[in-house]
Amino acid sequence: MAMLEVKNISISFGGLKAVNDFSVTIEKGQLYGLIGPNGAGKTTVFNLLTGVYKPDTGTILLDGKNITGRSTIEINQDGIARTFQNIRLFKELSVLDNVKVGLHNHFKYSTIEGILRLPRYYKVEKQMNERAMELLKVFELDSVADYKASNLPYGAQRKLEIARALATEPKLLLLDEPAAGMNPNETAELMDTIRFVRDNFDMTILLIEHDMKLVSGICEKLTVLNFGQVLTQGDTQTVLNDHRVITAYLGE
Ligand SMILES: Nc1ncnc2c1ncn2[C@@H]1O[C@H](COP(=O)(O)OP(=O)(O)OP(=O)(O)O)[C@@H](O)[C@H]1O
Repeated sequence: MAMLEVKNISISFGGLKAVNDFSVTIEKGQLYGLIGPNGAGKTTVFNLLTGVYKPDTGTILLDGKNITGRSTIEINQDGIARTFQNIRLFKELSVLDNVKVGLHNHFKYSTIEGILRLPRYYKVEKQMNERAMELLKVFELDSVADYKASNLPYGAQRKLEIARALATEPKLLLLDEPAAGMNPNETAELMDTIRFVRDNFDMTILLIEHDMKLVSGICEKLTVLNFGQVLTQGDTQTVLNDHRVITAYLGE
């Protein structure tokens, strides 16, 4: 069974069909890219997958479960986590606390236990600290666990966002332009991180990206969107050599 099966979803804003009859199938463990020119509808697809928008038509199945029309919180609990084009960390919180925010899906104590600092509160907090530190180690951020998130360099903030998304223990990770604003060294390191996450967390990853070096370097399959519609989809090299894709990018 596919990890994600999207069938014919569409959404309009006023007269504009931002996403029109979009379908995609992503297998478990795949590293999949969604590309296309500016304004093609890529972020709107992410917003449909994560429940920010509800599709006018079509269905979305995650690991066989129909999640169409569910809320963002429900879909996160069902197993989709995302990062954003513009980094959205809790800038005033520590690096550690940013990851702990993501852990709250799986580690719970009641409000009363928290307010009264009952034994269970300390036990759960300890478990969360340990799990958060484990994740930070994976991303080589454990040594800066106490830093304010806003004090990290840009590349490290992106890694932290991915760590926080993974803390929710998703089945599917969506990355929206993870290399945006990165220099070539940071991008190369990010490519290693993404591969590492897929291999070591057994993760299925769908990413939006304009950086073709990253796309051709790590994505196994691609879907190209153009004016809200699928232009073509398939193996990365085949898609990137398709003259329609080249034309769409050059705007001829
Ligand atoms: N909430 C909204 N209301 C009205 N129009 C919207 C809304 N969200 C997106 N759009 C429009 O839908 C189209 C697709 O936008 P989207 O942001 O999904 O494109 P994109 O492929 O992610 O672009 P980019 O690569 O520039 O980030 C655009 O024309 C955009 O203006």
